[in-house]
Amino acid sequence: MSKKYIIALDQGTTSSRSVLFDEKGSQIAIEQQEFEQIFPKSGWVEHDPMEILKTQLTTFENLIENNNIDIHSIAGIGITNQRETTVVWNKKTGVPIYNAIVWQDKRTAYICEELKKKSLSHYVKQNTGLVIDSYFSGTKIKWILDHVESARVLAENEDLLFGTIDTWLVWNLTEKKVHVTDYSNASRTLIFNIKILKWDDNLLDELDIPKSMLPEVKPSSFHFGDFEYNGHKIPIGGIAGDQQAALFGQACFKKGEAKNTYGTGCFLLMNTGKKMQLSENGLLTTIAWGIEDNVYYALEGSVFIGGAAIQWLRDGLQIIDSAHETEKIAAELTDENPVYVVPAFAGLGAPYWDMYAKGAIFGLTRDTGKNHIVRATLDSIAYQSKDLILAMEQDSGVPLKSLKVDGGACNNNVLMQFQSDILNTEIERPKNTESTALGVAYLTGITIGLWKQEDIIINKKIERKFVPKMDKNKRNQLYKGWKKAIKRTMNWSDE
Ligand SMILES: Nc1ncnc2c1ncn2[C@@H]1O[C@H](COP(=O)(O)OP(=O)(O)O)[C@@H](O)[C@H]1O
Ligand SMILES: O=P(O)(O)OC[C@H](O)CO
Repeated sequence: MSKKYIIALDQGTTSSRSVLFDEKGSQIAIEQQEFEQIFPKSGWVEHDPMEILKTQLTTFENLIENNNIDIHSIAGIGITNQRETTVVWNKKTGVPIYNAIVWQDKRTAYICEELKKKSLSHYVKQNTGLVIDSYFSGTKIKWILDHVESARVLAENEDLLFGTIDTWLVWNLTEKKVHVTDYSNASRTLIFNIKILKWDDNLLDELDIPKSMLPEVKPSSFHFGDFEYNGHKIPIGGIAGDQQAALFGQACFKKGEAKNTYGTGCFLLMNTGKKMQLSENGLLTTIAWGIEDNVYYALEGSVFIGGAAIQWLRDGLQIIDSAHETEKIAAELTDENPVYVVPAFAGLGAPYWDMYAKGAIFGLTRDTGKNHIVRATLDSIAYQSKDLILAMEQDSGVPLKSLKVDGGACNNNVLMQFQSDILNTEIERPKNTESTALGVAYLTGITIGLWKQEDIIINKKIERKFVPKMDKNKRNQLYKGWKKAIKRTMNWSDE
């Protein structure tokens, strides 16, 4: 029998990747391309949807060519993506009417204030599981319709389509122009009712978004359409938002199991089973995935700036040449670094939800050097993750026994040791830290009958465990300093 492969298209915030998996679920090869981050104004973040499509297709083609893959041996492709990022395009021309507005973008804070003034916070939480914040797609769609010339007229004529990045990719990859998304992505839009699994008419009215723009919502493991490539039809068998895909790839199938992904941001998700549980501690309720007729929910804590703070050290401050260097620099300093960096460059996400916080550095003295700033920036990733885990423990009522990690920055051993120390919890790092791609590959494999959900548990291998070594007093004292620093960054901007 000829070999069968699954390819995961992983469209992230800073790069597009294509990842090749064999029939045992082992990762064979990966191709990656970064693309431009566009910052037109302070607090605005955009991507060019055409560049996203181009880099995604190029990595797919490179993967096939560089590994001499016979196109017939590709059994299916899955799509996983940066979530919330919003594209609106003209369905007649296929051209976006504006750049993609990225999840980190803060321009719609004023629309959120209007929604809050109308006392919609309770309704939003009960029906979408979210908080009113510029993070989510709904207010971004409204902004595009309100600000792009002729957008409202085009929308009234039913000429416009909205999509998160998964939707944009599928529409472009399928000859039939399939306009679709999955439950996990829809649950990040602020306009999807996660109780009844339908677009929410009340919120669409409030935001003045016509229903004709919206994609059909399907389970995450589903035959969405076919990618027509060089005359061959490859089934698109899975779609999931990248954080939910990582939860699946980490085999967090049981209620109470959680993972934290250390990418551009940090995203802690805990499976809460088929029951929708609302947070009392600033976390979000989201759809983890849909398989056949079942929908599973998760609690989520999202930190906007995680690994992105390391990129800031490299590209903004220019005090390091590469992210990897931070491990060596941090190892040479004690973890009693008195400096705190709060990277609130895009406000603060969970559990604070402050669109007006700004980044700050605290504790500088005459002997502070650039290495202290590097170490403090790395530490901030662990402190922010601790904030999320404490909120999650309060909501679930049980302490987290061990934390599963993945994403680019989890390869930093000093960061993982500090995370274990500051949490006082064991950390499990899998052999394959590309859990996002793996998760959607499995969702795809399930659709086409290549795998079962149990195979994921069997195939999972732990590469390393980190156990806490820090004493209690030091841990408490360090974390107290962090909370003080957070307090001082909150509500900084009054725009
Ligand atoms: N060794 C490292 N130490 C600290 N941060 C790292 C390291 N390697 C990568 N990163 C950070 O992790 C992020 C990349 O992780 P990745 O999972 O690829 O992100 P994304 O999917 O969000 O684009 C970057 O922001 C980078 O700065
Ligand atoms: O692209 P990532 O991996 O940083 O993920 C972004 C998240 O999906 C935003 O919610």
